[in-house]
Amino acid sequence: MNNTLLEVDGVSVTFDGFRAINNLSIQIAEPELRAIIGPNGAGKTTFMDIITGKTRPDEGKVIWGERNISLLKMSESQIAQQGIGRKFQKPTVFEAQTVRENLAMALKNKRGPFDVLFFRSNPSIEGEIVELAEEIGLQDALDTPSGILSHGQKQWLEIGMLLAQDPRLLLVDEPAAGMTQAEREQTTEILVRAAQTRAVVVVEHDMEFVRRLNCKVTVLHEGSVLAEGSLDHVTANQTVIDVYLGR
Ligand SMILES: Nc1ncnc2c1ncn2[C@@H]1O[C@H](COP(=O)(O)OP(=O)(O)OP(=O)(O)O)[C@@H](O)[C@H]1O
Repeated sequence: MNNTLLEVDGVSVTFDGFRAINNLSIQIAEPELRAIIGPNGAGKTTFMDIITGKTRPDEGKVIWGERNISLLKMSESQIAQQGIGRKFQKPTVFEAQTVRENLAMALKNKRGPFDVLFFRSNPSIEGEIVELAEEIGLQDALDTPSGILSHGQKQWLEIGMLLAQDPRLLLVDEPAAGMTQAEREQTTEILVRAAQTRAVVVVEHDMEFVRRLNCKVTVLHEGSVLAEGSLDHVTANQTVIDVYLGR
């Protein structure tokens, strides 16, 4: 692939003698939507922790961008500044602030030296807020205090706050958890749209949700890639059925 954005190559991580990630190699393109599935303990969270610099591998390479730079020597904040955003399962919006205020804050925190140097009170920020709110389906809730949003709406707001930073790679951990069916469907739309212009990697257990994402799927098992391809392709794999689906 010549549009590879992230290349994880032969990475291993051992925790107290236990190999949580075992010679793992995964490439993510730009743009791309990718789902990562696999049984509990397969290494999905650790994989994301390696990309964001929270966990350091014992072996292997993590290469980023067109200049093929290594993320392994960077701090977590330097990695974030490269344009890697992460959405954790639990939303962390500012509950006392409205949707507009949360989005405005996220836009003002936008990464990059130019934004910091030349930031001034910006009349176009309102336009950007409305655009973001439309992207996450909250255009009618701009003046709602975030604390009274539904669980799903809070998740979308947090996705919007991450999109405000314009990441090249967005890592999303179990977005469907705790959502109603209607919220799941809207979340699918938000992620599919976001992935038209960037890389979005979604870790998710809910197979219906993964099916609706309609993207390439990587199955992890014991810290390695067990299968990769369309959902139909990987779910037809007998080992995938044995270790994950059949249980
Ligand atoms: N800091 C740590 N210290 C020791 N063991 C760890 C640590 N982090 C993860 N592990 C172990 O590494 C393995 C992989 O864990 P990880 O959380 O990445 O799996 P996962 O695929 O995200 O699982 P789940 O679906 O349950 O979230 C597990 O066996 C876990 O117990």
